[in-house]
Amino acid sequence: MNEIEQRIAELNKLLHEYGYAYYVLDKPVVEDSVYDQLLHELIALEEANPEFIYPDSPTQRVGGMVLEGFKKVTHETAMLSLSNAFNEEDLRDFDRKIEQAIGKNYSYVCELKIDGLAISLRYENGVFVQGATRGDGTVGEDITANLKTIRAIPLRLNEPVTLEVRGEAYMPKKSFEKLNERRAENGEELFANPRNAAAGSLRQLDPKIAASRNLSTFIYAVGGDGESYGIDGHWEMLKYLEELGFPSNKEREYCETIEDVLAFIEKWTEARPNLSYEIDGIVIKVNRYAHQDELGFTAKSPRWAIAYKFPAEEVITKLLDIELT
Ligand SMILES: NC(=O)c1c(N)nc(OC2CCCC2)nc1O[C@@H]1CCC[C@@H]1O
Repeated sequence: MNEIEQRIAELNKLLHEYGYAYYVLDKPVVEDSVYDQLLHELIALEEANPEFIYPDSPTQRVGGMVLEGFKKVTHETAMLSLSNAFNEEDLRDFDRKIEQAIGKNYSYVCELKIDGLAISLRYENGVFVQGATRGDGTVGEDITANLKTIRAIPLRLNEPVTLEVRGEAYMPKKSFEKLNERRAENGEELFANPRNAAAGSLRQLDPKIAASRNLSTFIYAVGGDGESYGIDGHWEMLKYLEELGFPSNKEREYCETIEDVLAFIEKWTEARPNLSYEIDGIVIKVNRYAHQDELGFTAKSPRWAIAYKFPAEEVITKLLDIELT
């Protein structure tokens, strides 16, 4: 390898490590200025030596082409939705039904329900090859070019595995506020909430626009059955996804009983405003895959999971108004 090729390899390695720490672990290891300086050095070296451009180089995240439209993608395994619970009684009903079906020795995983849009990412031998929206659960849109601009999405995994994962793409609250400030200054229509802003950004035909929207993601499942990875439940699966290099939400908890679930919900009802991203509820999943298989699915959602939804904001202000007047 000549010294230019060596420097390009070294810059790819450094920028991958720094980018992983910043965007996936949310724990920067260098100043932004250092990252930018190295990135510009890599851009210059790649321009002068295009034969040494790595497919997973950070410079390859923002494609040049503006698309005509989005291709349709049929998901290998359907992307399910979640049935909802709105209060403690709904949650205890959910728990009772599970106990009736599979007996007492089960536990839950509780996760924050990220208020973004569901995405599916496909990797072949560890390389990101295609990403799509959920669509109707069976057919979504190919938004690979836009998803590549999300720096939390690894272009190459730590293992050369071929798999499909699911997650939620979202826009952090601060990015949403700054975007709407800019749009107000330009007399443009404002986005109603971060979910719409994220969806609108990923529907852009020009990847440069998506790249400017500072989107992120949390990955929470593999497509297909988890057992085929030799993993016995969801809690282990989330750890495996992190080992592969995916960002997953760290606020999750392993809950032995429905009481623990209710305590988790209590905690995050309180702490929700302190999060840097919007959540619209809590997702509760039976942990063991063997139990999930026993419980199965309804037409559109699993019997082994439920989404507890926070009361909508306006309901709270109405209640407050009544009390205050
Ligand atoms: N929005 C989320 O944070 C979230 C989550 N943490 N976990 C799941 O689990 C899937 C897998 C089984 C059925 C739903 N789904 C989520 O969001 C879903 C995607 C489609 C509808 C819900 O928003």
